[in-house]
Amino acid sequence: MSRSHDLFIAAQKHIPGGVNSPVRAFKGVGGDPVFFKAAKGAYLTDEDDKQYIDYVGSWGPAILGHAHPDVIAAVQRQAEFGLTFGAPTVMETTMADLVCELVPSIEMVRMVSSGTEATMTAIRLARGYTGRDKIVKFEGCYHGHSDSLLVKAGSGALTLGVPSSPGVPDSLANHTLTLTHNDADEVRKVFNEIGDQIACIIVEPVAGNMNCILPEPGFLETLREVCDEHGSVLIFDEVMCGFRVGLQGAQGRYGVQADLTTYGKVIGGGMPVGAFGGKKEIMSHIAPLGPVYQAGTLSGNPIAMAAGLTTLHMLKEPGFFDQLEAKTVKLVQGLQQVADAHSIPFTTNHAGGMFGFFFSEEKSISRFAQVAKGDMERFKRFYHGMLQEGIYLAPSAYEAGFISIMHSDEDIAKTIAAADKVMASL
Ligand SMILES: Cc1ncc(COP(=O)(O)O)c(C=O)c1O
Ligand SMILES: N[C@H](C=O)CCC(=O)O
Repeated sequence: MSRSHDLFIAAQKHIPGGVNSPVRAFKGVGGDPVFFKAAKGAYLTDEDDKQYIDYVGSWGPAILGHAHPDVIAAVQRQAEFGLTFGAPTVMETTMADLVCELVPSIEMVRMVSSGTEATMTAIRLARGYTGRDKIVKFEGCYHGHSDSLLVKAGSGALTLGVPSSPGVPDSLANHTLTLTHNDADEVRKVFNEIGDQIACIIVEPVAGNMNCILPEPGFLETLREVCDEHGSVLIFDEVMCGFRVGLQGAQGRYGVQADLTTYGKVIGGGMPVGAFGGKKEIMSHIAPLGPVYQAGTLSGNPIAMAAGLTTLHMLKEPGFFDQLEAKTVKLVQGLQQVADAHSIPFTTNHAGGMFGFFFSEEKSISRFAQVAKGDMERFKRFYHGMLQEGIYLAPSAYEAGFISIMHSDEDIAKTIAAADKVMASL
């Protein structure tokens, strides 16, 4: 028996389900979650001292690998000056200036403490700005756990089979229209009928909470068009794909600009951070400039700003994203080759440092319904085989994978060799 097994039993006494976020409980793959005690570069070390090559990266933030020396030094330096002031700091302005410099659609930005806060506030802002209540989201996208957005959600909600959570009043959920992701015709139809009642569309422009799903050509462009035609706000939830699929995130990669953009994960460099920003005209409605209220005791926390700024500066280095994407391509191509060699129906998606793989007969996967039809039992067997071989993947077929700049050719080769061994027994 592993130490993780004992620790998981102990954790369940006073923590609901033994975890502080449901997807960590391994319900998507069965068995006990692994308890980790250290993370460095591309590796995790568990409580039994076993080392893993990590493709979760704390669900996205660890783009520089874990505990990058420059990030740790910045955090340590800042900690000496104080952990939190609850008052303005220069670093918050530096962060806002940098985000506005990097992402052309953003003229103003507000820092918060999580992705959930960022999307929740962006929705409130869109409603306050337009004076409309209805919002459009897409099945399988996950935007954090605020009430309006926990309707047909992805990620852990999907893994647990509760995409629409009890506790969300019908009166609120009724304002959330959930459409089929990547179906531009359905979006047009709904907007033709009730576009003048819709405050906003929120979308993961590269979706990572129903595995990794890329936008079909024309889908994001259609969202932009209908929002322009009907005076609705287009929100790109780039909490996961922002500063992950490219320096300008999905909007840089696909050439479609959002009105509001939300961030989290990478922008905090491993500390608890979120942000939302966009057009000055809309952002001016946020308190204290405008009447839409939002606040946070730890918003713009100095330690988090230090970690985030150091990370973003490193992403600006020429060639960073080319290098990162080359690693992703090497990994997914290698996995595809071994699956083909074992005659296992398999396909992959990727963008920048994000990837997904599917045990599926379908050659190309771009819809949630296709993901849901994948061979989940084979995924589970593969998952546990890889875990045994020291490869840590996301413990659910509805989550994307993440690579870091610290993953070496050797790490990727080891991962592919492990997949070869595991697939031989699938
Ligand atoms: C696209 C997206 N939006 C929002 C969130 C919520 O962020 P957080 O978990 O930091 O609240 C997440 C991740 O959880 C996410 O992947
Ligand atoms: N898919 C989620 C975020 O991106 C996973 C993180 C969590 O819910 O704990």
